[in-house]
Amino acid sequence: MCQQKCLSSPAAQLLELARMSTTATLNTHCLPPPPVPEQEEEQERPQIHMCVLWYAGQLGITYYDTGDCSVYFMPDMPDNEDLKLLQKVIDEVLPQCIVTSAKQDHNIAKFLTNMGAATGDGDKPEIVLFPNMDFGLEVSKQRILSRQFPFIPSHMTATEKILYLSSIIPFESPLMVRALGGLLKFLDRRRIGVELEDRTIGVPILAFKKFVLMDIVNMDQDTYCVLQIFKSEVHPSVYKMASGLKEGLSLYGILNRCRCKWGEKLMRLWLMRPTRNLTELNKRLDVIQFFLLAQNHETVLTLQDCLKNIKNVPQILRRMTLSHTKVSDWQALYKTVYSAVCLRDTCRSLPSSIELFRTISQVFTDDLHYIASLISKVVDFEGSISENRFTVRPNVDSTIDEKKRKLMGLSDFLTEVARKELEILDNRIPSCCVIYIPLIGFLLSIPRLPTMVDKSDFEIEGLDFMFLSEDKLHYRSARTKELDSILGDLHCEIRDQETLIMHQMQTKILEKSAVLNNVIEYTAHLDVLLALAVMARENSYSRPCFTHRHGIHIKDGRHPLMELCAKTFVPNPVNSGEANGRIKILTGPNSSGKSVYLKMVGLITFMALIGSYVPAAEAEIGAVDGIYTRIHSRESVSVGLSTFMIDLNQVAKAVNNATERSLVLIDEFGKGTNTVDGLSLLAAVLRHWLNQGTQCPQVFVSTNFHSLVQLKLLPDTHLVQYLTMETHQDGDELIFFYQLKEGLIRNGKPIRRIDHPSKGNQLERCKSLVEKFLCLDFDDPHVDLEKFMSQEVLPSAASIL
Ligand SMILES: Nc1ncnc2c1ncn2[C@@H]1O[C@H](COP(=O)(O)OP(=O)(O)OP(=O)(O)O)[C@@H](O)[C@H]1O
Repeated sequence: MCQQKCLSSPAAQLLELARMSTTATLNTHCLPPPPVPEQEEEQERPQIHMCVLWYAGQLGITYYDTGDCSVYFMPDMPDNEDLKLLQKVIDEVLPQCIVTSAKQDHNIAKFLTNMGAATGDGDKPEIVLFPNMDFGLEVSKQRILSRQFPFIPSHMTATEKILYLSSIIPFESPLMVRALGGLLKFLDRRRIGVELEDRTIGVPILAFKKFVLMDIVNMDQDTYCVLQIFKSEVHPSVYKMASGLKEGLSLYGILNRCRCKWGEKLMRLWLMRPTRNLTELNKRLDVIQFFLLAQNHETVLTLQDCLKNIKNVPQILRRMTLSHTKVSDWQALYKTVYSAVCLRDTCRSLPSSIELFRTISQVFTDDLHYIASLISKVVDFEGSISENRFTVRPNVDSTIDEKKRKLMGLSDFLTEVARKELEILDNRIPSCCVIYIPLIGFLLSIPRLPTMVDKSDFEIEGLDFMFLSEDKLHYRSARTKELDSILGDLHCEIRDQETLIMHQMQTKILEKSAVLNNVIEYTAHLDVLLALAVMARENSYSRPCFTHRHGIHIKDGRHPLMELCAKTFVPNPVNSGEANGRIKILTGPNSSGKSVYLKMVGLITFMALIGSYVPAAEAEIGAVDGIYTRIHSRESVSVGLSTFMIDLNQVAKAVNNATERSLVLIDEFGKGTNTVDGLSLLAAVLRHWLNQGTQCPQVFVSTNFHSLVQLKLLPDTHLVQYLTMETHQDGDELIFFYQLKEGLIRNGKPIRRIDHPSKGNQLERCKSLVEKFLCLDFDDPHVDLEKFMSQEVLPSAASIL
């Protein structure tokens, strides 16, 4: 006869766990290494909810990002009736929803309606109107001040809280404060992100972050598209439902060597916000230059190694505010904090003359040690993983330790109880055991005998039958009832107490979330700059320099994407400025490299304006306030407008907005219409800019309209320079050199200068043209006016004018 004892799996695990736990001693300067790697989960697509107010030429904007549970605000900024600034913010953040006051100026009301209508239904932001009183200044202030924010320590008094909040929110920006009030109202009404939670749980706001769109370089979505700065393609995997997009061959795709998610996000933001702020650009370039020095290679590797452990902290903090923290979150947070301390220590050994290193050394405070030591002292990672719930280490709470000890001792005790039970059981029963099931309690477990067929056979005198499972019969006996009353539901009690400790830890960590926000912000900076440095090293990019004079000068420039695809890429110079002509007219046969050249000029300029090194031997970039393009892209067909219509829209944008500081790239303008219209429009646009004299933008035009030159449709001025792509005719074959040359070549032969016609000839030609015109019979349906214009008037125009 054998006696058996066995424990339910949770109890056994708990025993195992108690055995494995060792007392942790944490030295604040020597943190234990992070636990085993956890799996990073796919992130939901963040949503943006924006609130906007515009009044008397001032704009106030705030928005809530569900990705990091932060409220972003822009202090009141001037924005004209055309609301260009608002458009820029909307283009950048792509809000799902725009909230505004029902009593708004008709200008913004019209703008919002049009904007909604202009985008496809799927992308159309929802416009939500709230009564104007929801945006009252005092009401909004009260709404902000009376709200509980997890990052504000609970011990702060009301006055301290006001002081604290006014140090992060500019209350002197009335429109922004009113918009913030409206946004909070909206978030609470819609219960964004907490739709399924208890009503007592508010929408989590983990930080307030300021954004300013000053010194921005103007670029529209078409320019981003044709320069291939971003290129999302639908991801083939159906499992990637959250974003569903992957990056195709694009500038972002090749520059993005980031190691952490927030680095990638910041890289996108920098690409969305090229800037004219030279101090900022030079700061970024200084860091890249430092990382490019050969002696700093090891440092680069160390920093990148740490960066890959910086996890999605905002998401973890969000779960903490909702008390949904998972075991993997504790691991990820610990790993992040541990690596942030390593990053700080590395930055402290780097030159403090570089602002980023100095900032990281300072703002990665000892709160990180506090968080790390709190987690490593309290969380029992191994136990937590095996139980898939938060468990605490020994010596954290004496009552939990006591209960766990009791559970541990249970093992021998239960064996003894099982032995005693067996003694009084029917002789046919060979073995029994006492098990513990949380919430149910202790049970006697007996193997089912072959004779026990029906439920009535299960009855045993003195025992209450409970259930049958896996051929084992479970009973309550007098002894198991006694065990229940003596030991109670130990396991559940331990669980409850451990959950309470987890809540306390969450509150403590949320109160220190300022340091974690700094970690995310500055590690993202570091990550992007390291990525740019790696790219610069691998592709021999050089540091651009900025000047205040107008113009762009590039030596041996390359197209950053094309050079990765082409076997050999022919570098070309760019020299545009006061002395070298502001309007460059680039001719050359098809496929001679004109478009690539134009895009190269745009991309190198753009890269410099985000603070990256550039693919060129040297680059000097003057003040640039906007990049405008008219370059055909494959996407043009999907817009539903004719090519010519798109041409017109885009050129109109450039004509209306370009200043002497703008770069304008025009590829084959007018190709989509007949020669006369195309040529006339192109000439008119260029003449418009030339008439502006020194206010003329830097324009690069590629064209096949050689008549532009032959017919002398442009005035003879030093502002215009003709360029061509060099080719060579070898028998029937045309050889492309892709080399830029000054001058103008047509069919490989220089165009001869057309001599000025004498006054007499001119008169004759005019006369003959007028006669031909008068001979036209307009009643005749066969008269083709267009043909007459293109065949008679236009060819004669050069000689007549
Ligand atoms: N600098 C260069 N070095 C090497 N290859 C080049 C260079 N520039 C262009 N190419 C090659 O030539 C091809 C055609 O270039 P591109 O499209 O710029 O010509 P294009 O003159 O604009 O032609 P089209 O007038 O037909 O639009 C490119 O796809 C590329 O493969």
